[in-house]
Amino acid sequence: MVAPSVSLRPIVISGPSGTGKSTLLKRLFADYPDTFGFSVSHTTRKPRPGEVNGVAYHFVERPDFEKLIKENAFLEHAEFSGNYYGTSIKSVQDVAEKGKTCILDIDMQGVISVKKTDLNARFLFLAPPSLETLRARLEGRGTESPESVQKRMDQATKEMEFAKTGAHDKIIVNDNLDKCYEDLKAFIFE
Ligand SMILES: Nc1ncnc2c1ncn2[C@@H]1O[C@H](COP(=O)(O)OP(=O)(O)OP(=O)(O)O)[C@@H](O)[C@H]1O
Repeated sequence: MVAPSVSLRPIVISGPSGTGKSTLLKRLFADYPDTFGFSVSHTTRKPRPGEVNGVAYHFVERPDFEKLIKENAFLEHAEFSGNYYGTSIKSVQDVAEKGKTCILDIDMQGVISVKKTDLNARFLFLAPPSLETLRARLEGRGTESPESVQKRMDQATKEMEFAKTGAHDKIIVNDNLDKCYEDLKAFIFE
């Protein structure tokens, strides 16, 4: 599909886990393969065969990662099973340098971090029609244990409260997927 013109300002998409962010972004990237990009994350884990530095991840050693944390280089970072992972401000800027609009799929802490930078991002919140529907989607996806569903539901309540503070430029409810995708495109290509 030929993409309408789009600003190079990063687009931040947030919303409770299970709202449909991955589903919608997959569709967007498939329809407009050259228009959008994801930032390349940093990690301290070792590259797997075939993983190219700067493509799959920026592979760094622990002391270097810790130095970047101290320098406030990351929008968000976390440690999973002994390895650090993070999204740097620079990796978001790099996407625009390549002429693509960076799409960030992050949680409310990430939204708060992005607001503190001069990335000049646009913020979209994707909401489920209701918390009951969200629970049904999380259970229906078949990827979560009951504990994991509950954890996501607790976090979802916080995300929904945060969205009420007016932190986002636009809130879209994912009720009907096709309609939601049209609303998403209207915001992105605004
Ligand atoms: N409008 C919709 N109606 C019904 N089901 C939907 C709709 N949108 C998404 N779903 C389904 O809901 C489930 C959750 O969607 P998805 O995995 O895209 O959520 P997500 O927001 O990316 O979650 P996470 O942040 O955990 O990755 C999927 O099984 C998906 O097919």
